[in-house]
Amino acid sequence: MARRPLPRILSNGGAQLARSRELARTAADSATDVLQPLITIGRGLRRLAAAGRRRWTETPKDRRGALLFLAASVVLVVALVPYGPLLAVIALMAAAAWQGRDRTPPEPEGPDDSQTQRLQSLYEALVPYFSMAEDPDPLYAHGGAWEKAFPAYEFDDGGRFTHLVIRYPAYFTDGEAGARSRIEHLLTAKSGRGREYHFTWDEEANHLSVDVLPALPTDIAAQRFVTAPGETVLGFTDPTRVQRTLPLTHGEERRDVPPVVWRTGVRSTEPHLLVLGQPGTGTSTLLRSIALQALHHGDLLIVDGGGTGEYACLVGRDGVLAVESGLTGALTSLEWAAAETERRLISVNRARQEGQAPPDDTRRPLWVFLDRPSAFSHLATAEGRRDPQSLLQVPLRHGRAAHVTVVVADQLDALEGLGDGVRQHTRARVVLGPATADELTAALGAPPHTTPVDQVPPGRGYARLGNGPVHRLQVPATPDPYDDATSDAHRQAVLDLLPPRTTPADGERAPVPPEAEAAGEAAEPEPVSMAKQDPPTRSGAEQDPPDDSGPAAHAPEPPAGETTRGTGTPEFTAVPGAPGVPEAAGDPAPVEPVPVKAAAAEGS
Ligand SMILES: Nc1ncnc2c1ncn2[C@@H]1O[C@H](COP(=O)(O)OP(=O)(O)OP(=O)(O)O)[C@@H](O)[C@H]1O
Repeated sequence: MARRPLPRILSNGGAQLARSRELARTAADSATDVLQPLITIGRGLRRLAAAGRRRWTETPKDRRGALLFLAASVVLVVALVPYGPLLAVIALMAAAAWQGRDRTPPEPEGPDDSQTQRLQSLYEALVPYFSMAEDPDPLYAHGGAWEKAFPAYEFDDGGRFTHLVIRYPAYFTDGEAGARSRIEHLLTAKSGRGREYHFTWDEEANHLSVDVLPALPTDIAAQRFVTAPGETVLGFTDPTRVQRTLPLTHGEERRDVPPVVWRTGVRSTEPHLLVLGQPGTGTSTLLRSIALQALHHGDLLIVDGGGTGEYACLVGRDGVLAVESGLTGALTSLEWAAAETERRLISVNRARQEGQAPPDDTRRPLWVFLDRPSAFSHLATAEGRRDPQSLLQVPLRHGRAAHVTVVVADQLDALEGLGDGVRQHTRARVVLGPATADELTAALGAPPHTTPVDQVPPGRGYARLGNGPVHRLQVPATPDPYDDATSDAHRQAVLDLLPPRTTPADGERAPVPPEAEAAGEAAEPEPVSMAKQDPPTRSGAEQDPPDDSGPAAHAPEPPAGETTRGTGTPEFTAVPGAPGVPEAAGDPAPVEPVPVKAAAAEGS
């Protein structure tokens, strides 16, 4: 990931501060070197003075007079002897220098007994992998010396190594993934599970470096990240793989942390995201974090198959078009999203043909969040209705050109069950929670360069953007503010990021799907597209107490459906007969295919 400059106010201030700090540190180091003898003598004088004071206090009071007399006599003799004062000063300085010398015992060279034992056993374990019967001078042999094989090592206080360089023979097949992973697996098992190791294979030098990775910070709360429009922070990672850092606030403290930034929009090569993870690993939290960032520049539509009301805090907020948790609402909303994508494409294409800039109503990003689509698929099959995933085809295929971004989250084992469209077009991938190397490879398309661990905190996982490297990832804590278990600080952090609630405008109503429009069912005579119609009823906002702001003027409005209020129970049902809302729970008619012109616009 290329280094991107921070806003000048932050980057200049930070760089200047760092330069001054570096300068001060260098000056202090040089001064310490030059003044070292003086420092030693000063320390010695202090120690001599302390010894003198101790001697004085230990002397019984009746003998202090004699001691004083003895000291005065010595001073007198020194004063009278030729060169006496000079010799006395030299003797005092010599005594002070001797007393002031650094007495910390030198670090023991080499490993201690237990460390030697560890290295020897690791060496023995590697013998079968790194030796060959025909090798006349084997580097690895049973009972051999580990010193030549491990040129560098570091241990932690617990006696486990934190850094190890391993030499291996040139004939070891380090180019084969299988051979590498066998060694990595062995080293992980022998060096202590529960830690995450990073392996660097230097094929030219026949060296393998093993480093223990420190845990990623789990205390970063949701906040306004310093990013450009179109950039979304998925989480935070190791400094080794990312050159950019983000300035973050952590209570009073400010620190710079390397982020995993996902770019969306027209120029993005991975315009849609798929998040996978076992239950409870933080997939909904990541979606909430992305949604809060997306709301700064766009509108969003949330379809929650989990039905646990985890997006209730977003209901009725400015820019949130709908939060749907029922199948009917999901189908209607996604149908609207598909039609809106088409409308934007047609509009953009028409403007291009006329040599105009794309119209404003096609430029505001639209985000479609679909949490647990597999739950809806199951329900739809049981009810004989259309799978909501099929409605994502148009936004996924053509969303990039239309500023429509799709984010899908599901459980790790549901990957195979996801539709082809979702799997093909979500080139940004995140896997959260424990996962085997094979599962990670299947989900991300490449294995991570570290060893996955069994126990990870919520929000920990891996991310891969397109064909880029696999990053370790820690999602910022963005909990549901309505959850009782949420801490006050985290709740407040999320509440601070939420836009104000909006009040639905008078006369709002559900939009008209294209097929209904074609059949002349629409109340409006000429609804070109949903965004061009009168705004429909804003789901959820209906029930929210009118708060502090007016209706969103910019946003196209999706249809009303079944909308959660945090309980997972559908509370509102679209008014039967309202345009765009099926009369019964029947399967909505399919979305019309994208016109050829519109499809062409995507490629341009
Ligand atoms: N990045 C994070 N930092 C701190 N806590 C987190 C993080 N992500 C998730 N959690 C906590 O873990 C718990 C589960 O999170 P979440 O509901 O997002 O998981 P999930 O994968 O969506 O699970 P489910 O599918 O069962 O809803 C919550 O209590 C949440 O606060």
